[in-house]
Amino acid sequence: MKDNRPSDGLAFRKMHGAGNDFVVIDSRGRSPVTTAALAAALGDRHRGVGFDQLAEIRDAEGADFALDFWNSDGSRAGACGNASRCVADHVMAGLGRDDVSFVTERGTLGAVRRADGLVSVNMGAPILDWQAVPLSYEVDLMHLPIPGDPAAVGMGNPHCVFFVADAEAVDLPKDGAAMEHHPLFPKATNVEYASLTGPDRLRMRVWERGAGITLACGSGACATAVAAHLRGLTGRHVVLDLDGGTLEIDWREDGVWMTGPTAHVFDGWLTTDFIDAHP
Ligand SMILES: N[C@@H](CCC[C@H](N)C(=O)O)C(=O)O
Repeated sequence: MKDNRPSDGLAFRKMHGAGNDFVVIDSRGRSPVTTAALAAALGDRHRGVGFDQLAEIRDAEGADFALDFWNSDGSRAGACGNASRCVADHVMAGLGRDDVSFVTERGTLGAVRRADGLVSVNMGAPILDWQAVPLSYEVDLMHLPIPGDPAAVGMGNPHCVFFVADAEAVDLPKDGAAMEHHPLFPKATNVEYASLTGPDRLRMRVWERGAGITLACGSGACATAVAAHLRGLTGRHVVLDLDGGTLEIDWREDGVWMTGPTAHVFDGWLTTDFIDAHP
């Protein structure tokens, strides 16, 4: 096939993990390019490429790479589990290895490719301190003073987890959007609705901060599993069925491991004009 790429511009990779979709920009070896304006313009599903999150790979000292995350509205995200798994898959393939370490706002994390081809990421220890989630004031994190009795868990980003009888019945556009900017969460929050469907199995739907409804949220699945265990609903190893697929969470001594599928959808090329128009 003829290569129609212009001589200038920027390559990107479109990936998804359980339907949580990403644009990945690899800036190793050069200066990072992503601005809030570029992320918001690229994240527009009509006038840009469209994604739930943008992940930019940077060089790192003492790790294989560093990762920065943006939501589709141009805001920054401190963590993104599914993008971490997708990027780890891409970097592991390039290095010819089955493990990588990478630096995020949370510090250094690790990922491995399992024998079954699924990619696992260690998302680190859950944050169970109200100031670090962050919340606006001290409360019992497992029982927030909010109708519906949700729990709060930080995974490098804030999560508000509701345990409901039937996650399918939740009015996600209305309830999720209303909760995202609840005053208890000074930096807004991701919102999960989960129902127990079997022993150590949950059905979960998510409204993401800065992105709205997504088909899956890895850090949200971790937060939900942690809250489910701390509220006595499950063990530490939980399977979650999300709109876009299944994720497996294992809360171990060394952190919360999240395992699932990754997919490379296509490669694209951003024009210099598009990049320059969004400084
Ligand atoms: N989809 C992600 C989480 C994305 C970050 C979030 N919207 C935020 O603002 O914190 C995941 O897989 O973890």
